Amino acid sequence: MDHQLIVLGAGVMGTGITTLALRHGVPVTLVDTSEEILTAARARIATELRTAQLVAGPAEADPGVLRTATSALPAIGTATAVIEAVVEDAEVKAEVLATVSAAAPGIPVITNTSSIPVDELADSVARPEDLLGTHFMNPSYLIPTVEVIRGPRTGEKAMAAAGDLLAALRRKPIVVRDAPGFVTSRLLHPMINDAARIVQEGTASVEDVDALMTGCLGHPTGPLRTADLIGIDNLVDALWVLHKRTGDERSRPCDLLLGKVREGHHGRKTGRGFYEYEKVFS
Ligand SMILES: NC(=O)c1ccc[n+]([C@@H]2O[C@H](COP(=O)([O-])OP(=O)(O)OC[C@H]3O[C@@H](n4cnc5c(N)ncnc54)[C@H](O)[C@@H]3O)[C@@H](O)[C@H]2O)c1
Repeated sequence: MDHQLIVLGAGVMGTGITTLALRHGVPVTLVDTSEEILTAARARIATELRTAQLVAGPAEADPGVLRTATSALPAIGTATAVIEAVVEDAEVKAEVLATVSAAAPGIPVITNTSSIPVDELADSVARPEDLLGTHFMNPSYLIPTVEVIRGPRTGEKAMAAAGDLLAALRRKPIVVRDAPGFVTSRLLHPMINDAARIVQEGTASVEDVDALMTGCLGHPTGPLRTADLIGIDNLVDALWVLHKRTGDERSRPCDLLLGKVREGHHGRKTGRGFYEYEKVFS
C-alpha cells in the first residue's frame, strides 16, 4: 500500500515522526498553526534526516516529499492516515481531532498523546472506531519500538491499517490497553518527577542522579537528561494529566519542574533545562 501521512503539530514529535516517514519514502503534509513554526520545522527535519543517516545508515527508499500547511483539510482527501502530535492538552487535541475526523472517513486517526486515554479523546471524533494511539518516543526516527494503544472503541480496520503503516516505517509495535499514561509514561514520568524532587531536596546534584541511573542501573540516559529531551513543558503537562486521572501524588509536578517551565527552561528545545545545549531548534 502507498502511504500518505498528515502529521498535525510540528514540534519535537511531529518533526521526528515526519523525519521517520520521509526516510521510508512516505510523503507527509506537516501541519501547524503558523508559517514561522513550519519554517523552523523544515530546518529541523533537514538536520534530523542527516542525523538519522549518520546514526541509522542510509535510507532504504527515496525520501518522501514534504509539504507544510496551516490546515490539514486540503490534504485530507488523499491521506491514508493522520497522526496528531499537538500539545498535550486534552481540549486542544479534542478540537483538532474533531476537525480532521469529520473530514476523513475511514482512515486511521492516530493520536501521539503520551498520557491522555484514547477513549477520552474518542468522544470528540466522528467515528471512535478510527481512533487509536501510537506513542512514538523521541527521537522517533531512531527508536525502533512504538507503544500502540487500542482504545475500547478502536476498530479492527484502524488497528490493521496502523500496523501496516508501522511495518512500512520498520517500527515494532507493542499493543497495550488504554489507561492514563498507558505503560511507558505511567512508569517513566513519575520516576522523572522523583528524580527532580531528589535534586530539589538537595540529596544529589543533577549530574549525580543521572550518573547513578546510567552507571549503576544501566539506563541509556539519566532521567533528568531524558526530561530535557522530552521537553519539560510537555513533561509537566503529561504529569498533570496523570495526576488528575489517577490521583497519584507521585505525578503531581514538583516545584523544580514547575519553576523551569515558568522560566522558559524547557530543555533541549530552548537550549536550557537541567543541562545547557548549544543548538536550539525552536
Ligand atoms: N516530547 C516527547 O518526548 C514526547 C514523546 C512521546 C509523546 N509525546 C506527545 O506528543 C505530542 C506532541 O509533543 P511535542 O513534544 O512534540 O510538543 P511540542 O510542544 O514540541 O509541539 C507541539 C506543537 O503543536 C502545535 N500546535 C498546537 N496547537 C495546534 C493546532 N491546533 N494545530 C496544529 N498544531 C498545533 C504547536 O504549535 C507545537 O508546534 C504531545 O501529545 C506529547 O505528550 C511527546
